[in-house]
Amino acid sequence: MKPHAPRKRFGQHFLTDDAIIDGIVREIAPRPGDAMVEIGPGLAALTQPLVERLGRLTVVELDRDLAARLRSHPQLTVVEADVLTVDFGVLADTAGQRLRVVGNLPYNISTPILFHLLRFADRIADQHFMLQKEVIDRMVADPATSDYGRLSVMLQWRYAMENVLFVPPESFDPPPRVDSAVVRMVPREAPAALDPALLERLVQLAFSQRRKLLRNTLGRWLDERHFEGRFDVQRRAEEVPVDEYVALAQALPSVS
Ligand SMILES: C[S@@+](CC[C@H](N)C(=O)[O-])C[C@H]1O[C@@H](n2cnc3c(N)ncnc32)[C@H](O)[C@@H]1O
Repeated sequence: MKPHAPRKRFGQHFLTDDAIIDGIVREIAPRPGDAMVEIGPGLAALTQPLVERLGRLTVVELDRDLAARLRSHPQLTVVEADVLTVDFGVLADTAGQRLRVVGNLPYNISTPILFHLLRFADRIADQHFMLQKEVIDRMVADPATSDYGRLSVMLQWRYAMENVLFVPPESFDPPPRVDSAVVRMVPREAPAALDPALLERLVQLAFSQRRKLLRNTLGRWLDERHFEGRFDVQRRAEEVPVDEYVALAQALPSVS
């Protein structure tokens, strides 16, 4: 088979380090019968050891040439599509169980992929993703740190997350310009009576000018919603813990 020339526009950095591949597979801990979906299988560096353990695996690949190669593998179900258009609810219905989602994600669209999957969190058992380490630092950040922001709040309310593996650039071909890491994300039970769209709007506004006090970024918006509860707006967005944002969104009338 002709060697595949990596395509930059698809964020293609292929894993070549066997020790790292083993480490990622160990963290995922695939078991036969798991309903697993891999995003961006590429040249099958993770796909091969995963499917050996699982027996069956669904993969979502946008690159037509790579999808064609993968189709020759009888144990794979290949979905040739942009993952941002994939309905993971339908995949879960087909599997008849909650999904385990994994992937060495294309870094140029990693945040949109995380937000896309957020909608299907109740159909997902867990997620393991390779991402830029800097993005994972922001995902798992604590309040009152410079990494704490919109991404931290919007993911922490819905997932328990941990950084499980550091991955240096030389583990890939071609090497990316940044350090990478693997994050484990396990959906939490959704808090009652929470409109995610409202939480998203609130958090976006709060962090729109992170150096300003919330009085300036949120004050009028809260008044317009006739909010009369307790919420200290004499703070900066980065000082407010996730559960306070959730409680505030729960106390407001829904936007939909
Ligand atoms: C960083 S590479 C990882 C490849 C392989 N899993 C590995 O670890 O060596 C990202 C993969 O995602 C694929 N990809 C890029 N954009 C995509 C999208 N929107 N939907 C699905 N797959 C995509 C790329 O073609 C590539 O195979």
